[in-house]
Amino acid sequence: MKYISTRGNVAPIGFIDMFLMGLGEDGGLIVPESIPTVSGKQLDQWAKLSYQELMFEIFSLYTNDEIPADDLKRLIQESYAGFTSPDVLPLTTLNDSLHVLELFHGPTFAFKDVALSFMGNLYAYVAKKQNQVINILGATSGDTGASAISSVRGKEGIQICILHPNGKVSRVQELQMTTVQDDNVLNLAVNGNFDDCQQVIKELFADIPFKSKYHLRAINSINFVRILAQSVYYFYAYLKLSEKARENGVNFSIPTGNFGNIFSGYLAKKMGVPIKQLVLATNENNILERFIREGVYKPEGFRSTHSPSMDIQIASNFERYLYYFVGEDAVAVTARMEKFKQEGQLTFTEAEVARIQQDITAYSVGNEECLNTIRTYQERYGYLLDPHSACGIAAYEGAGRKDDGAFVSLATAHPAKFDEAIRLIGIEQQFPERIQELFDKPQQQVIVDNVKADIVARLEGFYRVYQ
Ligand SMILES: N[C@@H](CCOP(=O)(O)O)C(=O)O
Repeated sequence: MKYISTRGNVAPIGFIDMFLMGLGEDGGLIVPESIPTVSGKQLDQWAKLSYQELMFEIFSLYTNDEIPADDLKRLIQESYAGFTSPDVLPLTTLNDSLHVLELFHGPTFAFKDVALSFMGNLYAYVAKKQNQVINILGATSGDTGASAISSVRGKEGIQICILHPNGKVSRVQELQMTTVQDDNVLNLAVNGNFDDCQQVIKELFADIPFKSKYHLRAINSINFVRILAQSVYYFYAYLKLSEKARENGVNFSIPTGNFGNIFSGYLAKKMGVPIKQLVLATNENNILERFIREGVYKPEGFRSTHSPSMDIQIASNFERYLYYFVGEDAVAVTARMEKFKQEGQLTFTEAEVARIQQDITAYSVGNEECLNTIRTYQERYGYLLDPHSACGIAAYEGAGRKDDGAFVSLATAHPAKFDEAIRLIGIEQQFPERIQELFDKPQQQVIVDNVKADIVARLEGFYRVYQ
């Protein structure tokens, strides 16, 4: 298995090189040269596997034996040892057709832990094996940053800098990042929004002399390993459902901001998981919904919502989807992405929109609808949703429910991370101890303006460099 770029100008590389490259050096996103498929028979055989065993099988299709099997198994075991549920990701059934896959039982109470707990260990493994210094650079709207920091804090040979939008993440998200005192962690709180943070890091990853000098590594979903690790839970959820539940097909409702969570589902489907519908749930920052419903991919005014992790306009993995949409034609992707850069928007024909809608259904959730969904599900099922997971459920209610198949709605975070929203509907929740204790810890962060040169100066003062 080799990996190439959606823009066609990266010579095929192996698994570890792909992991280390993160963003393609030609500015594209890395994808496998061809996606391996899994037969129905193979899937059936995987039904009895634990989450960790399943992940091992799926990763083995991609790693080219570059990581010896015993090492890969150990890395996976260690990555989920800190999850509080014995199932790693429990599947809760709410009614005959609706199941909630809880992805938030990891160290920072968000779905990002599923991939990043593993990626942190993988970076430490590569750092040791190849005697490399790893300088991680990431942008976050709240959850990725906390999870990435947690996965590498204090680890030998690794430095991590995370940019987050100052004042635009929840209080708990901010504390999870900024109360970490390890020397290998730098938090930059940027006076701007998430798109500003992501823009800066993408420019730095595309600046090859800078990237090489500092050996910059990615933890965001631009890194294909993130996508692959997230695709595992689609297999897992599908296999956990009973045959009866699966008889009319299985659909997923997926809160997504950077298009990574849903693209992982798209990958799982391409690999052979029999998924009927992928329903994309977004908030008032609805560029992805407009793309899918109207065929217009165009950022519009940024809005702060109750689900800040999805307050995103430009979605990284849009380009990966585009690549498959245009038939894996890197020239066509490059032309469209160039057009987007020049004109600030892309438009798709009616026939193309019809094709997109065969892949993905979209639904955007307003602030009021989000709160109403939390309230209704608390009253109806005694189940407290966080605002992002509520968007997923609202999309199931609004766009998916008509389907006669089963629905798996992804619960992407614990409600305690977003108490600001939960309080608005008059619910007082008890925080898990690991969250409660954050409020007594001192914070450490550097506030910077959204000026690339200032951010670069901070990075240069922080990262270790190769001699
Ligand atoms: N929602 C994310 C934004 C970054 O997305 P990623 O999937 O590319 O890491 C966050 O919480 O930071």
